[in-house]
Amino acid sequence: MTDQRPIAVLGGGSFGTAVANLLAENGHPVRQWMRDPEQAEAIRVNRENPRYLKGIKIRPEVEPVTDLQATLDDSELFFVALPSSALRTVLAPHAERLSGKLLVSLTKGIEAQTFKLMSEILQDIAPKARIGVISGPNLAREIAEHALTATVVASEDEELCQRVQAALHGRTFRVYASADRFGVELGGALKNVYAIIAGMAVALGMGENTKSMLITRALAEMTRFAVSQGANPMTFLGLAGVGDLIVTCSSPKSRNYQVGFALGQGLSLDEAVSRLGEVAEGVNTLKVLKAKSQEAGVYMPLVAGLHAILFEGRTLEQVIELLMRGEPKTDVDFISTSGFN
Ligand SMILES: NC(=O)C1=CN([C@@H]2O[C@H](COP(=O)(O)OP(=O)(O)OC[C@H]3O[C@@H](n4cnc5c(N)ncnc54)[C@H](OP(=O)(O)O)[C@@H]3O)[C@@H](O)[C@H]2O)C=CC1
Ligand SMILES: O=C(CO)COP(=O)(O)O
Repeated sequence: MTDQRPIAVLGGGSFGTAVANLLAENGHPVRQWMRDPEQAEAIRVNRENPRYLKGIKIRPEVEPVTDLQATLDDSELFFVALPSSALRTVLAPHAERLSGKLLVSLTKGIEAQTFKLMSEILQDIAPKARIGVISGPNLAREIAEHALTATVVASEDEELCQRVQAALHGRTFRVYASADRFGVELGGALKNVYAIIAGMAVALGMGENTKSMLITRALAEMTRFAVSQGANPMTFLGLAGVGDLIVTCSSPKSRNYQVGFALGQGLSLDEAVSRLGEVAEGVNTLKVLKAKSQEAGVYMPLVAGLHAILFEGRTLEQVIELLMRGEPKTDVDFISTSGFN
């Protein structure tokens, strides 16, 4: 049975818009909150979000809104699709309104100062809310164009997972459930860094062997890090791990890949980010991940290499030379939690 209270999506970007449309297709009234009144008015009138999802018809059940307080008061189930840099600032002033609500983060990032994932920030802000995340190989435009797609909703709260599956699962969108919120969310955040490297490799004309090596060693590296943080490595073999890593490292539709591609063409980081004009979470994640991996003593040569190029003045040639000289150790080592690397 359809819940008559509107479901709310917070964020007016490409992913928020794609998810709002999916919910609407399943017959739910949806309120999509965005901060820009002009954008909301344009969507209301033209039924399109031209800046972030040009050419996609937005369904009549999606109501663009700009009053955050009213949006938080009127709904029970929320999908949060704000950039990681904005999530805490936007929601913290409304903490009391979030108590008891179902908050599902769609955001794949890590907070710079605290190394917290977005669902951990939601929990900080609203300890009495029910929290979950969605992650997986989910390029917004492909979802909006009804490419057959699967995702994972993850939460310790089984009933929340079921509610989200009922709301989102549809003709072209499969929603699997997981109890490993931390692993699912960490996978989505970490893979963005490797997508930058993959985009760079393609711009440099590297071959298919190289791409495959990069993706596979990226999986080993991100899983090794995740295990050091207490995550279940098996989660990284699923949609939110290897699934998302493959799509983001192989598709020019990924914004992180696009930043990497621009860097490989010789643009500076600032030029690459401003040419994109959308969120590429991997840039911030790279900074915090490099620091955290050093602190935790986890061997992450790809992260260290990209960081050296972007922030330490090393050339690409120097880093490739260094990476290729590194001692090749065990192929598959990350299932072990012994710390051996
Ligand atoms: N796009 C995708 O394919 C996918 C994205 N994600 C994740 O979803 C999250 C959101 O990304 P996405 O929708 O793609 O981003 P976009 O770059 O498409 O859009 C960003 C949106 O966030 C809004 N925003 C930025 N800062 C603030 C703020 N301080 N307050 C309120 N709104 C703000 C922007 O509003 P304005 O226009 O006014 O600046 C814009 O509506 C990211 O973490 C991303 O990793 C996850 C899976 C797929
Ligand atoms: O997370 C994504 C696909 O699953 C989207 O990746 P980008 O943010 O790089 O576009």
